[in-house]
Amino acid sequence: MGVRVAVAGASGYAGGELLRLLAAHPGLDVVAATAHGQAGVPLGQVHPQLVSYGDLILGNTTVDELAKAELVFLALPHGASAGLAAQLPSSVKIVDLGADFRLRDAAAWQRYYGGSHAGSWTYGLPELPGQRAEIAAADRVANTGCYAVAVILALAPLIAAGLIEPTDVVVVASSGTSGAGRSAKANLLGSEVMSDLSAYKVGAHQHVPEILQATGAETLSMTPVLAPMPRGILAAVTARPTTAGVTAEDVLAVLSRAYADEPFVHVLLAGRQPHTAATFGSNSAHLQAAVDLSSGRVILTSAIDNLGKGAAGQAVQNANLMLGMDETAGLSANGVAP
Ligand SMILES: NC(=O)C1=CN([C@@H]2O[C@H](COP(=O)(O)OP(=O)(O)OC[C@H]3O[C@@H](n4cnc5c(N)ncnc54)[C@H](OP(=O)(O)O)[C@@H]3O)[C@@H](O)[C@H]2O)C=CC1
Ligand SMILES: CC(=O)N[C@@H](CCC(=O)OP(=O)(O)O)C(=O)O
Repeated sequence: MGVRVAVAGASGYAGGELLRLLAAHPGLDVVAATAHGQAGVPLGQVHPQLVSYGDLILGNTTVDELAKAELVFLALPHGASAGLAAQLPSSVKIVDLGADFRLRDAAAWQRYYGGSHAGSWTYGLPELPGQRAEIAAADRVANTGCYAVAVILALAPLIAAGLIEPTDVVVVASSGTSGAGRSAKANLLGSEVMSDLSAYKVGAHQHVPEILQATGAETLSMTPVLAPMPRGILAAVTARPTTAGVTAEDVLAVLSRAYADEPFVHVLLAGRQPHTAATFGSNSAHLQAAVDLSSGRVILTSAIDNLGKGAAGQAVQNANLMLGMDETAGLSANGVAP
């Protein structure tokens, strides 16, 4: 018997991907999978791809059900985690995939999410300097936002190295439709989106304060784009270098040094661009850098699977650290293609 874990929000996209990863995890056993409106429904009806769970019925998201576990993954809508987390015994470790505990700045929380700020937990991005040890020592971890992880991995080492101006960062990033969650309105997931690209939450995306907090950037302009694909995020991050003459090789040297020992962050060879499709089903991030011939701006490109490194994969990586297990257990750096 491995460590007992529970997934709340198991009927959703992030919860389903968690169950898929946990089914193959050598040290974790799923003892509860819960839902809200779909409690009582067979898992196989909601996630027909998850055959290894047999005729498991989705439970109710209650404290009693979740407290059967030693570690609980909360994959719930924003605002639903805080109340539940407050009632779970302190002996139960928690990884929250939602945003309730990501931000330290209460005013920023209110500005971008509305409602009252529940507090902040250890931020769940092990690749940030010093963060791996903090996660390993924590009982409560706030998983990253999906766009946020793609942008932070590209940006943080360059700001730390003083290579780019923290006041002039611009992000244009595309996401697959699963990023919006399964309960998003039907036309978001239907034929309308399949022949379309459109920007949304323009100038007001909730991951901006999270990126500022994690990277030390002071301001950031972000334009998210909904892309006609089920999974994946491709972020293009541009920034002004602090000195003239910064080359792509300088930028790549900083990124390569930062991620030399990281199993899930891959700085691509020169000339290769990140592809979202290459990250599907993996816990990997693919990074590339260039310097714009015209403006001299640094251009970083970053691809992840929003349900992998952007959500469920990241959550399993954090849980592995919190439980003292091999950080890579149950996770693959390789994607599924085509
Ligand atoms: N999708 C993604 O790529 C990413 C998602 N996240 C975060 O993960 C969380 C889950 O996202 P996602 O899986 O996409 O969302 P979905 O809409 O696909 O799933 C939401 C889940 O929460 C349950 N639920 C809905 N309302 C309540 C409630 N009031 N109380 C308890 N459970 C409830 C639903 O149950 P039922 O179906 O039974 O109603 C369902 O299981 C969100 O916080 C999201 O921001 C983070 C990074 C990436
Ligand atoms: C396509 C799409 O709508 N994506 C969502 C990403 C949500 C997410 O995964 O991040 P959170 O955990 O912060 O909600 C959005 O842009 O709000």
